[in-house]
Amino acid sequence: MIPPHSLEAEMSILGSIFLENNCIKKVSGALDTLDLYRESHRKIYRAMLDLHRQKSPIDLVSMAEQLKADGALEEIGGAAYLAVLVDYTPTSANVAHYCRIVKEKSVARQVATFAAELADKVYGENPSEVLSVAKARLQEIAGGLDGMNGVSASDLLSFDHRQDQYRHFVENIDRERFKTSFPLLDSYIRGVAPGEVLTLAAYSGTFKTAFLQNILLRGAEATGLYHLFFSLEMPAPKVFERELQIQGGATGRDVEYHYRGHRDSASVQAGVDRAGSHGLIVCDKPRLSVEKIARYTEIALQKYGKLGAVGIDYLGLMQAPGKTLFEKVAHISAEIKNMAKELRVPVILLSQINRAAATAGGEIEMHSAKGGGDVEAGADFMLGFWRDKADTLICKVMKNRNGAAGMNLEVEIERETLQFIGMKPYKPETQRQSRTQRIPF
Ligand SMILES: Nc1ncnc2c1ncn2[C@@H]1O[C@H](COP(=O)(O)OP(=O)(O)OP(=O)(O)O)[C@@H](O)[C@H]1O
Repeated sequence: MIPPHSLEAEMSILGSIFLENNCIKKVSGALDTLDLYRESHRKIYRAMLDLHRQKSPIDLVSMAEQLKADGALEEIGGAAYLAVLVDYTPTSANVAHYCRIVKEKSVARQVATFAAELADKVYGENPSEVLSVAKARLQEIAGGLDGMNGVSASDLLSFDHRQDQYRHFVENIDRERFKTSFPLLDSYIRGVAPGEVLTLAAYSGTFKTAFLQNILLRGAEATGLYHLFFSLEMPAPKVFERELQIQGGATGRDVEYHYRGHRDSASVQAGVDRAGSHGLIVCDKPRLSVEKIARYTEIALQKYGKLGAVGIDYLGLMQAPGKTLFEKVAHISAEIKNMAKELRVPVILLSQINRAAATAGGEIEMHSAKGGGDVEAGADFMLGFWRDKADTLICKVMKNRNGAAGMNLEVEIERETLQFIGMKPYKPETQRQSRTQRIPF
């Protein structure tokens, strides 16, 4: 059976935006991209949103250019189809009405999909849990329809409603939240939920890229979910080499020699077997904007289903509008947070530290992140990597949405293989020495 949809209403909305660019504010307040049924319409709408964000006019010429740059012009039917949309729509006056039709169809599709999922659940799970999940999810779907008017009775949450939501939230914690797989660190931050951002700020050369790779690989292995890694800095072959090192306990040279056929290595083979059996997806395109990262993430969600987390290496290499570093960082931080919320994915973002902090050295602080307070404002969790005088690598919990902050953890790492072994409470060198001296023998 064909899922409910109205292509006519979708065409009229897109046509209305062409006729009256300002309509996009009304449309974007009422509809998400995924509310549109036809994939080509979603692509056109996304391109319109991109132009709107860039404050460019939304007309046939700029849209054709934007879609061409996205590699989507042919897929949507070329410039000719854009002209069809304009001809199809006599006036933009009824755009709110068309939005309501499209939203209603989208809600109907969501209910149908959820009903099918629910039918599967009732065979395996506890009925009261199934009902509680069903209630919360249906309320959420209904909220989308009510939200068309901007306000909705379901936004006023009673105690029972809040309790249902919390129960649903807690029941799904393990399935939904991204864990770093370091028990001590996870016990402090209790996982990064979909919609949340964990930012790691670190001195250069403190293994921050390696840390991100380690936790994404561990996450993919532990959950069976695909994890997405945007490597703006390192090309994919280098990411691959390190992946085999981390998974097999090999050195970079072992991996290279193995693939050049000079020398077979059991640890490299172990890395191949381990890494090949679970899903890390890598995108190594340079200079990506948040909008492009969001679009790749949507494609990944469609292709691979739910994602365990999205990792980005690193903020300073992303493209953003703005004249100053601060404007760019403010834009990226805010938009990354929006992306995490809209696409319901946990995001792990790497960031460098500013020059003053880098020169001063020593224990890292929240304001050490490059680009100032906006990095911290966009993050639900913030970690920092620094080294003490004895060259111990330390992970500091600088901001924690789920509890206390300020703790320092000693990171145990196998430097040759880039494997993160574990984290334990950090004892500064002075304390370690004084303790040793007290031991009588
Ligand atoms: N394949 C490799 N095997 C082992 N060590 C490596 C390998 N590649 C790089 N290194 C070393 O590991 C250290 C950490 O590298 P990594 O890229 O994880 O750190 P980073 O904090 O992201 O660095 P940067 O800020 O320079 O990008 C570097 O000092 C580097 O010398």
